[in-house]
Amino acid sequence: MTDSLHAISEHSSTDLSQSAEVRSVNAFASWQTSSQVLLDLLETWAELGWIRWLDLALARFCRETCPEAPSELLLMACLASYQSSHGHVCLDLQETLEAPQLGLSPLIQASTQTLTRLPSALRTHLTLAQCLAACSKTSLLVSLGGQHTPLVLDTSNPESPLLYLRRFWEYESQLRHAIDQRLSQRLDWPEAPIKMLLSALFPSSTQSPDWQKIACLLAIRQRFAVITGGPGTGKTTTVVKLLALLQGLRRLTQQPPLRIRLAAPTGKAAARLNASIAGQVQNLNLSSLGDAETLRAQIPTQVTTLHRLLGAQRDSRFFKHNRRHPLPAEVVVVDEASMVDLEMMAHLVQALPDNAHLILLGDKDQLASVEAGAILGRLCEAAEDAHYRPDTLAWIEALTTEPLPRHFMDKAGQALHQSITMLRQSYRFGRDSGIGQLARAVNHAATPAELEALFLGQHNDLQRLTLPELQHPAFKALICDAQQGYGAYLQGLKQRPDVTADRRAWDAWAAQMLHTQSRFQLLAALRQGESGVEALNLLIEGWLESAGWIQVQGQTWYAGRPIMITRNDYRLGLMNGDLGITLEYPLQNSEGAWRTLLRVAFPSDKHPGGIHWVLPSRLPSHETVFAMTVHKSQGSEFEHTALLLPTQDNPVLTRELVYTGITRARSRFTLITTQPQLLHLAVQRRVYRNSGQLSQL
Ligand SMILES: Nc1ncnc2c1ncn2[C@@H]1O[C@H](COP(=O)(O)OP(=O)(O)OP(=O)(O)O)[C@@H](O)[C@H]1O
Repeated sequence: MTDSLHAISEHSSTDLSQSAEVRSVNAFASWQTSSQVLLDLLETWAELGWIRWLDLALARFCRETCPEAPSELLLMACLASYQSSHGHVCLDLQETLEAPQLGLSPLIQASTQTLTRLPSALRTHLTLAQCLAACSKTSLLVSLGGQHTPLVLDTSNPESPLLYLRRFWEYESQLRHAIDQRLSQRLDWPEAPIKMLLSALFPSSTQSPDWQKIACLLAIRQRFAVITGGPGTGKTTTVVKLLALLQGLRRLTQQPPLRIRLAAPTGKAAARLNASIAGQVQNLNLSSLGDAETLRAQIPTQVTTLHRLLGAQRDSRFFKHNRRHPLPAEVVVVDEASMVDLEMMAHLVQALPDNAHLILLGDKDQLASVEAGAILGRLCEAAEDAHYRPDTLAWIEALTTEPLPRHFMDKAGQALHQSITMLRQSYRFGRDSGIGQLARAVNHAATPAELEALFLGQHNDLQRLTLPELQHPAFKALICDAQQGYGAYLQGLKQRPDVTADRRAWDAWAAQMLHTQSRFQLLAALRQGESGVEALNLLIEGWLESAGWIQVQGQTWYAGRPIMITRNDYRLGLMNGDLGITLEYPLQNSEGAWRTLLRVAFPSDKHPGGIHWVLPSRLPSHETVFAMTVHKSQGSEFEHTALLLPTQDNPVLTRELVYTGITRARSRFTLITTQPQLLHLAVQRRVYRNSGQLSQL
């Protein structure tokens, strides 16, 4: 990982940065004795874009509230705020001092010139004792949580004190409390019905141990559970069986059925689960259970977004459902939980009745939400080795009669570990699948030779394009290809119905266009720069226009433009992450003459197979997605995914990013690179998120 404090000091890119350099170097010497000097220094950082103005504003607010606040505290407040914009819920003081490259995310990406003072100065001029002393001197600004201060110091692990912005401390406390409370209540289901239902739901296990069965068992033992696993490991299959098990147990113990709700963080992820869950419920073999159809009907198939589930309100960050108006549900399942940030998770647990089960599904190895709080990853840090206590193992073995290898046992396993199951067998990517092997290799930090061998092996689903430069014809050929690339869906533009055709014909055409378009997607790591999605979208528009697939003619809107919604719009029913294509649509004027105008076609969430046609001018914020960032691709899958690595190394390029990109591919993956060694650098670099209070569960 790039040393970010090093980056602060070593790099700048403009004249502004040079003058700021001089100011910051001069200022640095005396920052600890004068808070004004520190604020000036922070202002310089803000001018350079290294921190947000909001981060500076917090430091200024702290000084206004408490003029005697030591400079060390103002600096820590600013950095805690900065950290929250980089996915961290708090500032780990010890780590920041010892290894700023871990504690502080990269402050800048562009780098050409040098400064040399700040990182070493931060490390040598500041000690943990000084930081703690600064916190203890300012009770108006910092407390241990009891007072209503803007900052909260968590010293539960004295070796690693954490400084929080109050908002995040409260969210994390709420989440920790909700999980704690659910972990501490053991549910005593009678054993006979569990065994009966398990043998009906898992008539023949091909795997030993059968982790799907274990996941169901661990999830009914208390009201909190996590089921994690890579693509195609059966998370949806398992949760459907789990819900059947829960409803079956309710029936066999003469209790009314549970009210169950299914949700996902984005509209796209909800639609994907919607499509797969209905089939899974239908295929569930319940024949050995009496009145199977009633039981089947008690498993919902409708998946909604978390925002809708909680009742998002226009122009408000508060939801209709909260502690005072809890959700009318006894089980809530959240899919793609790796994408859920801390704030949303806290809102969710606040809205859960105390007796409601919370079940999280997701892939712990995927990129986390860009917002603060990598919840799923943090909860699942120890999932690989299970850490089941002897009583948990004994319980699993008594009910499944399957011995579990002893290395999964840990006498000191935490309560949290007893509620987590990691599914380990991919049913989508067999042992020989190149995509599956590459994803596993990246996850296990394979050596350059091992990665190389995978690309050189005879895997039909794996391909690598090594380019001397981005504008290379081989890249253009892949993008414009009529079978493999965007040509495949763009050729459908010429097959539109006649203007006088009815709405069903237009909907069917648009549905076909959307289906074909989802077969290929180019992903990129970055937003800016020559290999960022903004530049790539322009490059690709030019290529597709010169190949005759589209007619941009300098316009923003043209037939064939694929877009992604980037902000929820409840009025229009469009959600962040929804994908649409700009298409011609017929219009008849008052004289009866027909013409076409451009509309954006989205799959309708109200009528399966239907199309929601929206005027471009009415759309909420959106972007072109010939090239899409890996972050934005989460929750989606494409038949053929091509991942373009940056032309230069960048701290954003991590193992999690590459793994997420690869696992978006259903049947084909192409790695595009100008610097093959960047793949090796990426797999060695982890996204760092400090653990906060959740590590104490
Ligand atoms: N135990 C099993 N035996 C055989 N096939 C299975 C088993 N479990 C799941 N499958 C099949 O594997 C495929 C993927 O399963 P499923 O959709 O449940 O996985 P997932 O982990 O939810 O996938 P995703 O990565 O899309 O989230 C499905 O076709 C499913 O029927």
